Amino acid sequence: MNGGGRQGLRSSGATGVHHHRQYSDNFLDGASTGNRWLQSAGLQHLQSNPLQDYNLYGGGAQGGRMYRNAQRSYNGGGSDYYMEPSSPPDAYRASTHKMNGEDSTGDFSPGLLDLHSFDTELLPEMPASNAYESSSLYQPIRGRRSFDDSEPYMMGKQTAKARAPDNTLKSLPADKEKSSSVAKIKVVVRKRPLNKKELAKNEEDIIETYANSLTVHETKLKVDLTQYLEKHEFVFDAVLNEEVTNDEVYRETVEPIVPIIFERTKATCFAYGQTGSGKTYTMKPLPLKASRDILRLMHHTYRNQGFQLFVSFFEIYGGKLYDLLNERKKLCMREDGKQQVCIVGLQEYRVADVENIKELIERGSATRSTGTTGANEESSRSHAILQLAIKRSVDGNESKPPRLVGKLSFIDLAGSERGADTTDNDKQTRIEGAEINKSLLALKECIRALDNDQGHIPFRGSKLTEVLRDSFVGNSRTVMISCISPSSGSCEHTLNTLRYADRVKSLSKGNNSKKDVLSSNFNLKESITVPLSSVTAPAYEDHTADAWHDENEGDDFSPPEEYYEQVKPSLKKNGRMDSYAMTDERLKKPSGLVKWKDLPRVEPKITNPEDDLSALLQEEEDLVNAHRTQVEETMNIVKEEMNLLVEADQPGNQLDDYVTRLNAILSQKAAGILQLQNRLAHFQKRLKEHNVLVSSTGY
Ligand SMILES: Nc1ncnc2c1ncn2[C@@H]1O[C@H](COP(=O)(O)OP(=O)(O)OP(=O)(O)O)[C@@H](O)[C@H]1O
Repeated sequence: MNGGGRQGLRSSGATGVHHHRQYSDNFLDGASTGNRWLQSAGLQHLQSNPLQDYNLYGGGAQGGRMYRNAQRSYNGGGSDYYMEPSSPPDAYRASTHKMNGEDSTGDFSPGLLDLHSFDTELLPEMPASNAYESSSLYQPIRGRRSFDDSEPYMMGKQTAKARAPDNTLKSLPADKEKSSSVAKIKVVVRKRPLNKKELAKNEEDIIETYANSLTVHETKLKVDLTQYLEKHEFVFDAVLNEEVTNDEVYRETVEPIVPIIFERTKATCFAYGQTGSGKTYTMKPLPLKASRDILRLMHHTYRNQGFQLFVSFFEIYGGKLYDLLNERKKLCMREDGKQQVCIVGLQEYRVADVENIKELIERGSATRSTGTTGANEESSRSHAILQLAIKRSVDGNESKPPRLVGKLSFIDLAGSERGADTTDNDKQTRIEGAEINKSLLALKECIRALDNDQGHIPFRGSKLTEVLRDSFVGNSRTVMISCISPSSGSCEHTLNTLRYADRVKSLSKGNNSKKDVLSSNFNLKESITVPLSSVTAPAYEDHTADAWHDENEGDDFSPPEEYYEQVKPSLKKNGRMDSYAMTDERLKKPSGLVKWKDLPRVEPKITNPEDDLSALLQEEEDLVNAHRTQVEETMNIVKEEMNLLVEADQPGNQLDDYVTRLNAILSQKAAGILQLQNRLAHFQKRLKEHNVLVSSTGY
């Protein structure tokens, strides 16, 4: 372990404590609410010192910044290639009629009709530089650097993932059955190789990858200064190691989604991770590869069916929108009477040729990264959103504006650690940090609500989620690519990224099955400490053969009505959480906020007094396990959300939304735990009938 890295970790911890104290009032208030809530759920034994717990998660502001500075200087320009931005073709403003072909009938309020006259501009089709030929799509473009080009990197020792043959053609079936089996949420982790700077500093690769899982080996110091290793194990839908190419990343993530875009699906693929972890490197090639496949489908499977492809590219910086294909022109966002989000003035290009798309992507990327003097600084403080929209003319009539069929959004998020920049000396940096934090939190909330099929998606939580609103409703798909650095110096940020990804994954509906509860438990629990001297490659058991969650899996069983919980979190004016107690009066009919399907699924197997005793015992054990998982997840949520709350507590930030959501989450979890406790009590009563000594749940 590199001495400097260790030092950085230690100093970061100290800074973290100091920083947290500044917010102790709010935090303690929130924590005591958490404790009250735990009491009400019968979990008082889990109450803990909030500051102590918080330090486990939130330390590292200063150390993190020191490391980031090193990363920034390494990143340099950050852009793989650079082209002088050329002016876009003159905007073609068709009549005051709706221009972007959004799928709506136009019965808006008078004010909104006005809005639509300035709606997304539909530009004339760009001249195709060469006619479409399917074979040319996979040939390298001469005279240009390919998207996959990168600086030579040192490869780790791990075995590369088996490289699949280039099966793009084969994997684009019009087969609807296959398309509909695409998971609603997929969480993939990509580990980049150690870079030259990290190697020069003798930083170690602390990430071990397996099929669908990975282990983070964190070096820690005991009070007597002896080192020991703490292992953190995570399981995801896919783990891509440093030898996996961008082509393989595409095949694993976006390729399965492309065909269903033609079937009225809105899909979102986003990269999450700290600065320099490879988000841009990973995201940049994906839209081009997807456009190739979209054009291929348009010219073959959907030939002569009037489909058209449109590209737009914009960024969200400091809560404001800028058009990356129109010299960073400031944009504004409006909602129409049908709650459709319109980005007023955003230029959308109709494209029919891969070269044109590539040119647009390059232009937008260059505009993003050269927006201000600190090139990479800027890029990592903004969220870049590239959208590929498939539209279709109504009745094949090209004179009418085409209507939206499906959309694929690619989001290169700001560096996740930026959200922690709330202690920076520079006011602007602090405000930006809070804004980024808010949007990352809101994004997670939307994914959570989306996957739980909640009626209400909290898209208003941030500009980012507002913009993505139409991607969160209806038939949607989400792919999250978590990018991580392998280096020991990034351990803390890596663990934060993996925990965020784990939260997104464990919220997936498929995880409600018993098997997935165990696998989620595995993710959250497996922090094993071993002395540094005894470290060997861990034996790995594959828990995730079926980690792709089938959205049809996990049917919800019907609960007795009394288990539904109505939640009306009351908020004080100062945004703090009011006390929350679970009383019998609150056990009412469903409010829509708490859903039974969010609770872990435990099959009711035994229903008559002749039940086999061992099956009964097994069932009780399953319930205890499920109960434990719920409690642990809840504690994790409390810690994480409290952490985010404290970080976001900046002047000008509206914390009420956070608090409301946190209250809703806690209530939801409380309902789950209460229900499990009731079921446990029921089973324990039945076990007593068998004269079996029952264990308490106070493990
Ligand atoms: N898997 C990889 N293989 C080879 N090089 C990589 C890989 N991932 C990232 N890199 C390189 O690492 C550097 C940082 O990557 P990148 O700019 O994509 O990070 P980022 O997460 O987007 O950072 P920021 O948040 O600051 O924008 C780049 O030079 C990139 O080429």
